[in-house]
Amino acid sequence: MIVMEDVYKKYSNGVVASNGINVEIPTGEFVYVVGPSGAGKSTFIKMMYCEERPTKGNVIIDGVNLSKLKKREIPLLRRKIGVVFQDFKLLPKLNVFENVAFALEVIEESPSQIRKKVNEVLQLVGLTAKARMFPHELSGGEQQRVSIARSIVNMPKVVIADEPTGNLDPETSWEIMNIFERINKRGTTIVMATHNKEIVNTIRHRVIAIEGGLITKDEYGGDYGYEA
Ligand SMILES: Nc1ncnc2c1ncn2[C@@H]1O[C@H](COP(=O)(O)OP(=O)(O)OP(=O)(O)O)[C@@H](O)[C@H]1O
Repeated sequence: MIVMEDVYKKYSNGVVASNGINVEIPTGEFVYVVGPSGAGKSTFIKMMYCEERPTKGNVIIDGVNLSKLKKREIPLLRRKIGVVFQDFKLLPKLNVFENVAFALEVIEESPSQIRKKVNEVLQLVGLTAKARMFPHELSGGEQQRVSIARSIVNMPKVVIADEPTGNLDPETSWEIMNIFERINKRGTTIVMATHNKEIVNTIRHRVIAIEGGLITKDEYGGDYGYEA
């Protein structure tokens, strides 16, 4: 469960990106976060993985109040939350297997466990055959699949995705969405910021619309709701 209570975020330049947000996202839910550019979507989700801290209010994930988390406790939180970005953020000198394994090596898993878990997630995203290839040898869609595999290899309860299809063509975007659907069906909560109207209007889930740092709509099976 993700809970936000009266969350207010003012950046140091004076911009108020969250202006009193209250929301509850139960475990296992799939939520789209939509809204115009600059509305505060990224800020909203960055506060869920402690990339940004609220100026006021509480962000609580699985009973842990992130607003009270010490800096040194953040890595532990990140293991419970997978994050997927628009620009993939893969390590260019590591191959596919190593990029995914990296998240496990830092927590000192045994080599045999690492092999087992990495191979499992690479299979889930359909990249078993490309495990030894490097990011620059892959298409955008394949790179995004690697980054999704990396985000779930720790078996997080929550996966947060900031415009994961933003750099992909429509067909590849649908393939990536199918993978997120599969992950969600395994019980993982998905929170996804997106500008992709067609996806939001076709694969129906809860839609939270943000505008001017406020939630302006929150509907199950809602549509995108405005012209992108
Ligand atoms: N690090 C920062 N410092 C100062 N202002 C910021 C920072 N990050 C975001 N902002 C401002 O906060 C507001 C909300 O930004 P945010 O990135 O959350 O919007 P968004 O809805 O994700 O936009 P987009 O769809 O374009 O990605 C914007 O006015 C932005 O300029």
